[in-house]
Amino acid sequence: MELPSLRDLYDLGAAQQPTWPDASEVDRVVDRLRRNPPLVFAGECDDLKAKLAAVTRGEAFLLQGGDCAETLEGATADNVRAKLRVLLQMAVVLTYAASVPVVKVGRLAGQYAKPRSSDMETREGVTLPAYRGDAVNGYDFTTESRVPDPQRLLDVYNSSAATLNLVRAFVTGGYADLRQVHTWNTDFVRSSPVGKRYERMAGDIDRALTFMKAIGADPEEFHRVDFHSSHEALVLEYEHALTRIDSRTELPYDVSAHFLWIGERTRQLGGAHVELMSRIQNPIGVKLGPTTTPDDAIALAQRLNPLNEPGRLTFITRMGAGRIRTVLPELVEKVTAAGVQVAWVCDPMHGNTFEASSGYKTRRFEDVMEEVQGFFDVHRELGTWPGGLHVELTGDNVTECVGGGESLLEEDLSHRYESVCDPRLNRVQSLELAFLVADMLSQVAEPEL
Ligand SMILES: O=C[C@H](O)[C@H](O)COP(=O)(O)O
Ligand SMILES: C=C(OP(=O)(O)O)C(=O)O
Ligand SMILES: [Mn+2]
Repeated sequence: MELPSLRDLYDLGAAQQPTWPDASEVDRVVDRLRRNPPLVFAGECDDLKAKLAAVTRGEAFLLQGGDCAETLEGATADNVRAKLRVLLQMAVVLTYAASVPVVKVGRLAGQYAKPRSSDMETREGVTLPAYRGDAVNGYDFTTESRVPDPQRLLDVYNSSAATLNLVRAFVTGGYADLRQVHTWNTDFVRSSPVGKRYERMAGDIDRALTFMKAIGADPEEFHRVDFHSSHEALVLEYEHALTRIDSRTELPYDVSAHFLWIGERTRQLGGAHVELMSRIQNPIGVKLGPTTTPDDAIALAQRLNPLNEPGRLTFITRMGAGRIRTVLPELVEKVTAAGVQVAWVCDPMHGNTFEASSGYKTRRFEDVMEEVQGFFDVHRELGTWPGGLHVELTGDNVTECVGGGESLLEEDLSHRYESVCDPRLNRVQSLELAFLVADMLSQVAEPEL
């Protein structure tokens, strides 16, 4: 199958692209990227698609999470381990409490490019191009740093390769062994109420594992987990250069990650991002904000998944706590009535951002939970499956979102605000979210008789 050229894609209209200052340097970088080895294998993308087909059928739940924006500086072993650890903890909570298989996908090893609401940023009377992620320009607020630099795409490739290599080692090399379930709970979490709840659950799991082992059952699944990478497919040069023809099927796969999604700002039906994603075989997602009409969603599904293959397409809704109950029902109802096979996933972050009086971008934990509750309620009323959760989180003890069990206040935001883009749930808030969602999920998975 012929892929459209980059030029063809740009001719369709490409939103949110960097204005690279030197086209010939971009060409050189793209040429180098095209010769770099794939970061993931096509067969792994197929495996994830099969798992997402189970999500679509209501037999599994997707947990997708990580930073809003990864940074090159932040691609350290400690950081990657911390993110993986919190995702593993959340996954085990969801699996154990709701007895539903959890498909684990990180927003990592490639989540380096950001769409922005505004092209420019003004601080104290100085206006510069907005930061668009480490794939494009630097976060420092200086003229030099904000100039888009295509060499960064090579840095992103290398950093993604190193991150993925470490994640693969962790998940297959013993770190993700269920016997480690206690050690994922580090000290600062253990002392919190949610950490204590986790400890009790980990104790139950330990006893169950000891029993299983005693009766001679010790399956491979206890010792390793499947973990997949994902990011927003935003910078066309990068995604196009990493789209390759799979030797088994002779079909194109975007081998920069297992799962790619199209953002709320780049999902124009005739636009470049939808066109490129329509050509690849990976499982893909589309973010749907509150202005999405049922016709938009149905048209996107027809365009992106013309064969209506379960697992190929995930709709990630991000409506906001105040709108989910009014906007989501009609969307889900009409898309379902049209016979569209899709996994419905809730992003309770992007519709709930606001600016604190101190100027920090933040989110209320309570709004996040309210959106998730609305998502579950709407799906329960319609008899459809609430297929998963897409969250911005970190494994560290940051202070970026307010509320939660530790009652973080707006005054606390400055203590440890490290995100270069959107505010993330910290370790404790993430675990709290997992327990609350596990309660919701267990009610859907085991309806009262
Ligand atoms: O992560 C999502 C977007 O890139 C982000 O919310 C945009 O933020 P902005 O509104 O500050 O540009
Ligand atoms: C840009 C993002 O979200 P959205 O496209 O939903 O605004 C994101 O997930 O970081
Ligand atoms: Mn974000």
